Amino acid sequence: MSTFSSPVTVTLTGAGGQIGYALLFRIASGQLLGPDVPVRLQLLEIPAGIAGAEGAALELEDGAFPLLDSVEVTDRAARAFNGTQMALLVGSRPRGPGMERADLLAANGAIFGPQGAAINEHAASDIRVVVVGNPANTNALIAQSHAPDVPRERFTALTRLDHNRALGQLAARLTVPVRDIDGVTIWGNHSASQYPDVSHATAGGTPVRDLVDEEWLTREFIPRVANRGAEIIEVRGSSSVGSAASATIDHVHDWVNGQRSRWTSVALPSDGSYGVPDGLVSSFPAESVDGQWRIVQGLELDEFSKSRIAASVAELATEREQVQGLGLL
Ligand SMILES: NC(=O)c1ccc[n+]([C@@H]2O[C@H](COP(=O)([O-])OP(=O)(O)OC[C@H]3O[C@@H](n4cnc5c(N)ncnc54)[C@H](O)[C@@H]3O)[C@@H](O)[C@H]2O)c1
Ligand SMILES: O=C(O)C[C@H](O)C(=O)O
Repeated sequence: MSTFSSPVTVTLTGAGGQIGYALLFRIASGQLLGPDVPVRLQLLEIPAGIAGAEGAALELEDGAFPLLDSVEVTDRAARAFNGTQMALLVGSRPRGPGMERADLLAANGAIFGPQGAAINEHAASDIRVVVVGNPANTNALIAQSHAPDVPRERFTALTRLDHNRALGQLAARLTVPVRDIDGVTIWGNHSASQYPDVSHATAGGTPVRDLVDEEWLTREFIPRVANRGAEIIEVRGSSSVGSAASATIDHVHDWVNGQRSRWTSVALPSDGSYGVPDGLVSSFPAESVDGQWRIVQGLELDEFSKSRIAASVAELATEREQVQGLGLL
């Protein structure tokens, strides 16, 4: 059930870009928050992207969406985040072929401090934030660290795309529908170091580990999911758009309305769970309870899982040091 009284103010940054365009029409049609929740859209772009956002706003008008109360396009963060309750931070540069997401740290990191500060100053008290722009985990950390008055767990980063990719790979391998699969977790960073974990996953109620061999899991499944972003860039020539927008919709929809599965994967500031250092924005198994993400506790981890999680968390700690060195925290 939605936790909002309507209409809800939603801010989208990078609204003139690719993911922005894929998101806007799904937000306007009620897929983000629910089929009965009217939305006010506030679109933030840099001057170079304003025309794209304005064009999309014209098309939104032409869509005559019953749930869309208003659309405002601006290049001023104070205006875009004014009174916002849901902020989708997409605006930033995507990587190209041969780049790792961490290569974007300096270029994109600088965007998220000022946006975090603007959220702190102007957003509504129930603000929730999802960072999509890469490197998403550390950008979320930067934004969160500039918003001292906002409870830190309201800042999340998107690993739902990785989660969905894992579901897709398992469904294909087991020739079952995606809806039959449950209990998958993405741990750590939205990067090649992430750990897609099926230790607790089931397909139609049967443990996935009884249905696939270890060799396939370690040599094909894990690397395929972890490197899927690069695979998409190689095949289509630019980074994922439709699947990224879809995962963003899933993330916010489930945050507000509750997830359909036992849990899903969300990157959020660690409270020390599973040995992840406090404050690092790391992906965990999470369930939405009364509109708040809670890390699922008590899952048993074998030595392989522990070492894979530790490796990805070590990368997050290095990224934190790097952005500290750049003066972004
Ligand atoms: N977390 C994920 O799963 C995931 C998946 C796919 C893409 N991404 C990331 O999402 C980001 C956007 O991808 P895209 O394909 O839409 O790129 P894009 O280049 O098509 O669009 C980005 C838009 O952001 C705008 N922008 C840049 N700086 C801004 C700022 N300070 N404020 C507001 N807007 C700003 C640009 O003008 C542009 O219109 C990239 O960083 C990409 O790597 C993340
Ligand atoms: O891989 C990228 O650079 C884009 C995105 O993070 C993805 O996972 O597709």
